[in-house]
Amino acid sequence: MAVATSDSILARSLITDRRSTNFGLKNEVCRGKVVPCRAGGKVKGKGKGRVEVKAAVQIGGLEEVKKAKEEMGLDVVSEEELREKGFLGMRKTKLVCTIGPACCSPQDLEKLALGGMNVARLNMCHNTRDWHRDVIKKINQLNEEKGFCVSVMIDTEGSQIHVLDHGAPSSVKAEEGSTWLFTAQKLEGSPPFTIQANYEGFSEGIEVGDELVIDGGMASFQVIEKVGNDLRCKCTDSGLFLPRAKFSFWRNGKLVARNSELPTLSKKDWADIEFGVSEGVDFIALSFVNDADPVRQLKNYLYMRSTRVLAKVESLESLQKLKEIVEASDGIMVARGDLGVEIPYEQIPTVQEEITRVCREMNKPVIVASQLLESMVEYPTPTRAEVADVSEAVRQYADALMLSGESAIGPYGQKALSILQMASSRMELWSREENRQSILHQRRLGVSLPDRIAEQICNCAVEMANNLGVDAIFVYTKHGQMASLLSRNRPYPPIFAFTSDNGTRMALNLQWGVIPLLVELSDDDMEANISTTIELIRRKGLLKPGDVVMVVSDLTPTHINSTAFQSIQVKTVV
Ligand SMILES: Nc1ncnc2c1ncn2[C@@H]1O[C@H](COP(=O)(O)OP(=O)(O)O)[C@@H](O)[C@H]1O
Ligand SMILES: C=C(OP(=O)(O)O)C(=O)O
Ligand SMILES: [K+]
Ligand SMILES: [Mg+2]
Repeated sequence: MAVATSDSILARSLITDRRSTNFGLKNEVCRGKVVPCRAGGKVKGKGKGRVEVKAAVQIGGLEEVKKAKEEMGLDVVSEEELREKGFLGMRKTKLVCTIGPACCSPQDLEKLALGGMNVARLNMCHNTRDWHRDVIKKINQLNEEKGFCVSVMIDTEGSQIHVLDHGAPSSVKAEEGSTWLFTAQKLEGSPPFTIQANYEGFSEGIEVGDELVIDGGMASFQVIEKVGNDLRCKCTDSGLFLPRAKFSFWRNGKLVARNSELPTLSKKDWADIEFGVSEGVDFIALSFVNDADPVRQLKNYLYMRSTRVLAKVESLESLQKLKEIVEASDGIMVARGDLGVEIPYEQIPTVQEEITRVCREMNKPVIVASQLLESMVEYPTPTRAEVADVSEAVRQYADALMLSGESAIGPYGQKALSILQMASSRMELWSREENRQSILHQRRLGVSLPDRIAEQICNCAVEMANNLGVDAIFVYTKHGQMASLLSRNRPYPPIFAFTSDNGTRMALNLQWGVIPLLVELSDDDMEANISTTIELIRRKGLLKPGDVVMVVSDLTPTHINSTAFQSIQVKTVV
């Protein structure tokens, strides 16, 4: 163990602490001996006792960082937030906005970006590919020309049994006691009391007496007769058929498991995926994933690309196979809209809490989606219950929150975004004051020694960063793994993740507390990387003398003579 210190007490205390990990480890393991290394200044110590750790920020004699790269480094929104609120005031919870007709102009997109949108979501259920292409182009322009860092996600249509949208009146009312025919046969016009389903096999396995529920409770029917594949049903609870209304069937109070015969990835979905890949999108969210197979299939298809695959949990089957799905994917969306159709909606709160916990433990980002501020599709203020729902997702440490119709079609999208922003900052502050981070349980993830070292370094670094009250954590990452392992511990200070891979940068946009920066990094000179990046932030006037930065690095050797370098260093800016 090598320790950078001017205080031998620290070094000795590390020797006596058998649990201490690779602290400043430079591939030299020295048991029971203190081997002095570099010299240095002082770091103010807050938290548990004062420690003096080497401050080795060398500002002079650095290579000039290219102007263009410097500007690319930190996005304009994070920079502004940092100037205004300081390191600790930076928002940790990420925000996803669904883009639709109400917010697709360059001006509206820019306002959303300024308002803190980290990821723009395009729902391939709606609109044309040309429309989506145009939105992607505008977002790329904002990133390139105005210094934003907004990632793009496409969300597949997936396969689901729903009412066919034949352009007739947007909603039809069903009165209690009325009788309706549900059919998959092609209809001429819109015959009264007849509803067309999109899928021939919609009534397979359904029996007389079963209950047919529309949109998770909007209206209910009882099956009174089966005529071939058609179902004659009596309305038992009146309500509306909205466009593309969804079906679920119930027997003796239990959901009749279905949908599984439909492919998760339809022909249209593959075409949309191909479109997304050719447009260079950062995330593909897969609708109606029932097991890990389609996720693996898509990941194989994307082999060697940086596009990340998110699985949407929105069916009963996906809950039964949650762990294998989380394991196979790069992240999860708790798609509460359809989930509330497929399971009784009173189960959503506990299921959401469970999914967010599993994802954090398995180190996968998780988005909580749908109806967060639903009333704002129409009204300029949220209900207090909606604000409480948003805050609850933040308290559960979800990585990201998502707007759907609130931004896509609502007139108050920017305001809805600012409410997510304020509510999450508020709850993050409360969680910090209540020290809630300390009760997070961290399951062991890594199997191989290098993986376990990385994991332990990140766990310990966060504990230390919190105890010392450092201002920021700096991490250097190729594929985002170290940044993600730090984020998993939900630290108090923000994590500045430096990467030279743009795909990694855009993917890290979804992770709790991570500010991804694109910079050129050396493969084998970590000290140069550290001083270059500290200088980059300092030169922007964002780091002041006396600020304390924790630097976490994990450099894998690129050639035979270079050594692996894993370390936690605490540096005071001089
Ligand atoms: N690209 C788009 N073009 C037109 N309308 C859209 C688009 N994206 C979303 N919308 C509208 O916003 C609503 C909410 O979006 P979302 O939750 O993604 O879809 P859905 O309601 O189909 O699950 C949709 O019902 C649709 O009316
Ligand atoms: C996000 C969801 O999916 P979509 O909007 O595509 O139906 C959902 O069902 O909550
Ligand atoms: K979708
Ligand atoms: Mg859905």
